[in-house]
Amino acid sequence: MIPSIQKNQFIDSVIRNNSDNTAKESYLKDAKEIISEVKQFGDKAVRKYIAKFDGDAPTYFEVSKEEREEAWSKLDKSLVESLQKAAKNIQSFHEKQKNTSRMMEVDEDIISGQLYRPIEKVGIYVPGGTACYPSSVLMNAIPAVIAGVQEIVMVTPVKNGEEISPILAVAADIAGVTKIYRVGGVQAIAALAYGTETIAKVDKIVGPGNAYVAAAKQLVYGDVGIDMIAGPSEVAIIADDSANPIFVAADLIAQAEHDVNARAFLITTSEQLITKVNEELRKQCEELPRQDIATKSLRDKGASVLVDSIEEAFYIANQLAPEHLEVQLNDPLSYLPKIKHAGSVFLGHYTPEALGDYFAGPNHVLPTSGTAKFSSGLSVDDFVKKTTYLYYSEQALREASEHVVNIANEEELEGHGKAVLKRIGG
Ligand SMILES: NC(=O)c1ccc[n+]([C@@H]2O[C@H](COP(=O)([O-])OP(=O)(O)OC[C@H]3O[C@@H](n4cnc5c(N)ncnc54)[C@H](O)[C@@H]3O)[C@@H](O)[C@H]2O)c1
Ligand SMILES: N[C@H](CO)Cc1c[nH]c[nH+]1
Ligand SMILES: [Zn+2]
Repeated sequence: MIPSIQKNQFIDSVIRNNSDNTAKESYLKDAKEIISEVKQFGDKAVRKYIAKFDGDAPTYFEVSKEEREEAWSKLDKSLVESLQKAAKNIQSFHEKQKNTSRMMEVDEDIISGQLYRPIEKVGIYVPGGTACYPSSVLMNAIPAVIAGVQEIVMVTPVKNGEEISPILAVAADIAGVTKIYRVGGVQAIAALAYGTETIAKVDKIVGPGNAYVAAAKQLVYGDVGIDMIAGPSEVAIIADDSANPIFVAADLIAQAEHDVNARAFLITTSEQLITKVNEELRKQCEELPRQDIATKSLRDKGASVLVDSIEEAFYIANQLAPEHLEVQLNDPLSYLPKIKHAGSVFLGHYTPEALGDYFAGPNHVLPTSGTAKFSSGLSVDDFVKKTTYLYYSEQALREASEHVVNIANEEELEGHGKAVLKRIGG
């Protein structure tokens, strides 16, 4: 069910091609065209592209207060309870990430410090093309609320202008979302980045999405902030003979069912495990409602890689820098020092990624396509800016003046030196 790939070939083809440049170019090209039209024609272009990709455009983009209130009565109590429990775990994990402004007083003549200030307006993208993601509402909005963001605007696609799924509206209320717009895809990213007649521009856009959404975020970066490239999901599972093939297969499928472009990899020292996992994949896919998506993803984008040692498995995983890394080995905590690059790590035989996707606390908006080498999962830090500040007394400036002037002269920026000398009568 997943192709076996020789380790050297895996490194050459899969890892070197992590961001699949040809495909990326085509997503960027399509996204660029939509963005430029939304920039020029506002809501009219947003409607045009909703009609093209998602059917009839909704009469009003914004989800009304009444719709949001009604949504609560449409949901099963136990589902609301599960969402609230998940929200609580996510909140308590992210609360601990919060940094506060601090002063680093050097002495009474010199004061320096750092202010943490929330971003004012944030747009959160909640995917909705082929699945509904209330968990992504919580993961996006809760850290923003903790950071102190005042305006959290959520965008998500609906099919044929229909009402938003009640669970998304309830999740938005639980998490503290200010406004919801029934708009998704590239057109939603463009509307948030540049503003339209009905959708106000934000300062930063966060959240996961398909390859078009990821490309759109990349293109608007600079005009607005973005969190990271959080595209089609990935998992790499490192396992040996101690792993249960049923669990391994289930976790590969859990990733593959997201998207035909999702990537699920098994890196193992056990040839026998590969055989058993493939048998399991066949069995488990048969009962899966999204078996078409999962089997295509496993067949076209998945791989199993046989390695000589666990050391080698971690070497390959670090080169890959997967969004999710599962360590299905005994004594899993002892392997933490070996992990250099991964969005989020799941340790042991009883910690499926699905636990983190929905419930446990760490964020599920994570860097994909190898970008975990230089970026991190969504956190409270994504919603704050840091501003440094400085105070010098006259005496302190006098003592520093010689050094500042020396460096200014070397840079041939005499005006800089003068800005010091004028104050101390030099
Ligand atoms: N990395 C993460 O943290 C993370 C978390 C959750 C989900 N995900 C990923 O989010 C994605 C969700 O994808 P989805 O498609 O279900 O929903 P989505 O909301 O991301 O994308 C759907 C939208 O894509 C647009 N679109 C579709 N075809 C297009 C085309 N040919 N050209 C331009 N735009 C087009 C449409 O406007 C549609 O509304 C999956 O890939 C999943 O793996 C990632
Ligand atoms: N696996 C996704 C992150 O890549 C998160 C998610 C949401 N719902 C289910 N899974
Ligand atoms: Zn998932």
